[in-house]
Amino acid sequence: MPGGIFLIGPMASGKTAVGRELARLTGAPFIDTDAEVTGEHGSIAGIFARGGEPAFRAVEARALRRAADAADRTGAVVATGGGAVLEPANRRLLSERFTVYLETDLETVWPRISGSGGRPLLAGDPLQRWTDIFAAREPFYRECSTLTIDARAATPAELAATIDDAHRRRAEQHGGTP
Ligand SMILES: Nc1ncnc2c1ncn2[C@@H]1O[C@H](COP(=O)(O)OP(=O)(O)OP(=O)(O)O)[C@@H](O)[C@H]1O
Ligand SMILES: O=C(O)C1=C[C@@H](O)[C@@H](O)[C@H](O)C1
Ligand SMILES: [Mg+2]
Repeated sequence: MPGGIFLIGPMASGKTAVGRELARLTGAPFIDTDAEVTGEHGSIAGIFARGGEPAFRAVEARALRRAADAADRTGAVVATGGGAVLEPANRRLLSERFTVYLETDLETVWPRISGSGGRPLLAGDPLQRWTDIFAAREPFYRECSTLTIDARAATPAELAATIDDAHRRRAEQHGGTP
């Protein structure tokens, strides 16, 4: 299996927060594809305003491809965007790698999204939007993941430790490579 650890899951499930902790714990580099995209193209809201969701998905797919190439070399931890699983090429890439689905629910994310600045897809009615988007994507999160963890009742540091343990166990079972 190629290198790195990839985090997937719905908006505000904790991909960025857990990924940062996991990189700190393991000493691996951390790549957040949303941050890569905004570093290159400006705010997510601005990309959506200029070119709609397709424009964002195109630059996101390129950022994920680059992150995967870097992770092959460095073992980086990669936090994806919540909608990365929408693109078939991204799903193939994630399915071939050590990909962790951060499973959560509306009750857990609600306090994190109710203000919801910066996430154009939640504009209007964040509760209903999150629920509808999650229902549509959940099968993709399952399809792409090597491991699913319950991300609801633990801190990002605790979740990072759980993922690190599982990743190490898998490497042991596969003779040194996950
Ligand atoms: N396990 C957790 N416990 C408490 N707070 C958390 C936890 N995970 C994340 N948070 C907080 O919830 C908010 C959203 O988390 P984060 O940005 O990591 O989500 P995300 O999955 O990366 O979302 P997006 O798909 O929009 O990038 C942040 O303020 C973060 O600190
Ligand atoms: O779930 C989504 O579609 C998104 C999640 C965020 O991480 C960003 O990638 C963007 O706001 C879109
Ligand atoms: Mg994030």
